[in-house]
Amino acid sequence: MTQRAGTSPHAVSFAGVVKAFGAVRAVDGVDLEIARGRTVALLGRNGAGKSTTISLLLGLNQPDEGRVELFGAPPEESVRAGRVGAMLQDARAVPRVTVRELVSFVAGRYPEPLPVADALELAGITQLAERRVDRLSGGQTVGVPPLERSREWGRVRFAVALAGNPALIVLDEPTAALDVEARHAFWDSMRAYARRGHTVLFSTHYLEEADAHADRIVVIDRGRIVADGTGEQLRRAAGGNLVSIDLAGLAGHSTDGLELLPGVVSVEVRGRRALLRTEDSDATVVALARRDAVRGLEVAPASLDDAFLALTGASVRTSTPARTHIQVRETV
Ligand SMILES: Nc1ncnc2c1ncn2[C@@H]1O[C@H](COP(=O)(O)OP(=O)(O)OP(=O)(O)O)[C@@H](O)[C@H]1O
Repeated sequence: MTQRAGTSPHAVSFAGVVKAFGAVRAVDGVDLEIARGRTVALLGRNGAGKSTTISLLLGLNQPDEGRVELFGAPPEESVRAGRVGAMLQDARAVPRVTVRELVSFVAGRYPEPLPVADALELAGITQLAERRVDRLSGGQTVGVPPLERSREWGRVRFAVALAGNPALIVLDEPTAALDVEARHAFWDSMRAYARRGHTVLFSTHYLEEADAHADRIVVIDRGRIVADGTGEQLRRAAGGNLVSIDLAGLAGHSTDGLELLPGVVSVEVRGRRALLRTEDSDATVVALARRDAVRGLEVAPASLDDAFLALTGASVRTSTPARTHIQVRETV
């Protein structure tokens, strides 16, 4: 039941949400609750359903099934009440206004905005205040309109998102068009905003960003949440260790049957090596030794990358199907 607006302990709440475009179920039964004050990454590959989730969350799209609430109220109501700021992928610059004018205009639409100077400072663009937004510098990327690829424009969009001092800030792939240096600066700004007690939800397809900047990672694949937890929890849930051996040490260079060894979750061939993701590396190694298949044996902790591949089954040859739902729900 919808609570009185603004009183819910959850900034974001999805219950059984479905959104289809024709035959594509872009969001396919999502349940998600995000407590106030958390920084959460929505992690997924291209087309996983991140942007659709975000547009449902902001009330820009309506779900076919299920319910979305922000702060216990329908998204439109929370957006109207100034509780939400967003930085979307397809934002366009307004011609002939300065950065300060744009940020002031947006701030003026909110009941308790940040002082404009604070918004500019948090986004690291105080020095750009008097520049026209359609004359900000661009990068060199071929085929991308200059403003969309500009690191300065990226920061201006961030200032616009936080101008209203919203309790929740939603960032759709905020660093997609930024170079490495601009990325670092952006995350510093984002963390400064989060430290003020605000809730931050950002989407990304960069694992490292999710791991480094979010205290919770929600992995989405084909419209479904396939994992939810800290980076460490995802690593553990996807299988603790990687055991690798030389293919040349296997009878007939064949990996047949390795997937049946104790602890093994998946088997992959990379070049001349067989990689076994395992939940019990000791048992796996003992079993390999019994088969006399330990040539070049190495044991290493699974990386978040490995966890992600295991969770989404992305372009990895696994001899057992990747598990489709690993539950690592944290207490929120
Ligand atoms: N308006 C639309 N009409 C038809 N199909 C759509 C529409 N919006 C999204 N889709 C489809 O829904 C699926 C999820 O798309 P979505 O944009 O939400 O993914 P994403 O994770 O944000 O991807 P990206 O990282 O590329 O932005 C994709 O298969 C996409 O083609």
